[in-house]
Amino acid sequence: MLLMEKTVRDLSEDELLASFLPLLPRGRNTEVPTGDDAAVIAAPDGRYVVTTDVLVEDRHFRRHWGSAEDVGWRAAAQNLADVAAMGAVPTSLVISLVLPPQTPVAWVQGFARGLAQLCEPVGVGVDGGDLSSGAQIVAAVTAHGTLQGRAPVLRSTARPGDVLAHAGVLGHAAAGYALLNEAGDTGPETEAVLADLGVEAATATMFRRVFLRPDPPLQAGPAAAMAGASAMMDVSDGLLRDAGRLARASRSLIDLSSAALAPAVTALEPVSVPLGLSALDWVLSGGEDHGLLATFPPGTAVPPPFRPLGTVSAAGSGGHAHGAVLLDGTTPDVARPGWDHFAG
Ligand SMILES: Nc1ncnc2c1ncn2[C@@H]1O[C@H](COP(=O)(O)OP(=O)(O)O)[C@@H](O)[C@H]1O
Ligand SMILES: Cc1ncc(C[n+]2csc(CCOP(=O)(O)OP(=O)(O)O)c2C)c(N)n1
Ligand SMILES: [Mg+2]
Ligand SMILES: [Mg+2]
Ligand SMILES: [Mg+2]
Repeated sequence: MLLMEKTVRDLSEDELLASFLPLLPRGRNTEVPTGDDAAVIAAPDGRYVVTTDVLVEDRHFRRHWGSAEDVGWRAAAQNLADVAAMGAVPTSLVISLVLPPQTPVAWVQGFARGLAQLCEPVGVGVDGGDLSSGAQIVAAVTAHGTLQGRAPVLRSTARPGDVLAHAGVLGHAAAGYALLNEAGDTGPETEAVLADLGVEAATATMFRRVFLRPDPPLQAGPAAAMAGASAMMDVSDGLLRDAGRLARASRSLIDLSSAALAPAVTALEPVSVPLGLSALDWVLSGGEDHGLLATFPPGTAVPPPFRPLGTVSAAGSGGHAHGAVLLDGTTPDVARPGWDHFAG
């Protein structure tokens, strides 16, 4: 079938982007165009980063799974993570809200409080936005950040021999999502299902909270840049999917170490074992933790809280093309490598 005869559901996100990114206009001040976690724009006094991510009801969140404060927090977190992933410090948000006419005003106020709970402690303002009515709640957030005079850390500049490291949690949001699907958020029914499964209530609360309120290690982004990180991105769609994007952009491949992932797997077992699901799948393919994945040239001291997870190698090694992500040298056996809005 010809591309022009297809609909977006026939393509992956990456294929869809490739179909129209070359058609977009490029500004005179664009230093790093679309394709990374954030764009980098030249300004008379330096350069800044700008990025946007949208949250759609029933696609990214369900109203009955958490509070409006949780959705506001998440809307900010997802965007501030992209700013940090460039090595930048977030400064300002603008937010467009689409609200069904029957949305309680109290929900909108809760959303605003949730934004403030994450943004105020890190000095980020919500400095504008837009309103519309529509069929579902949609929050479209644009985040700005400053590089403080540093060069941005791109996805495309990892080199063979670099150490791959990660800051934040892996698979926790996926475990929280599985628990919400299985048992809901609160109430006697949730407690009964958890008791039946044999999942501790406090454990369930902890993982659900990471899904509802991801807490990206924002300071780790600039810290990685200052420590000499060669490439960086946040993990929104799953480790395999996003590491694959970094590897492809850098025309190299990534080899993850199962020994380095073992503590992350063990941490999820109090949920994965009762649910009969794979903790390793959550670590490899679960998205929405919004930790930072960075590469460091050999000999660089990996700055905490980053922990080494693997290495970058040259495309072609072991017969694998660039963009491949391996586990202990072989292709990992997972149902799907991560989230894609169109290709399931
Ligand atoms: N509608 C669009 N127009 C232009 N660029 C886009 C569009 N959607 C996504 N992109 C770009 O494609 C890249 C990948 O997007 P995405 O996977 O959403 O990144 P992230 O996970 O960091 O938010 C980003 O650089 C983003 O800016
Ligand atoms: C109701 C619901 N279903 C499914 C998910 C799982 N999910 C939705 S989007 C997504 C990936 C991350 O979101 P995306 O919009 O791709 O953010 P980006 O990669 O652009 O940062 C995941 C794992 C969810 N959060 N909520
Ligand atoms: Mg990102
Ligand atoms: Mg995005
Ligand atoms: Mg995504």
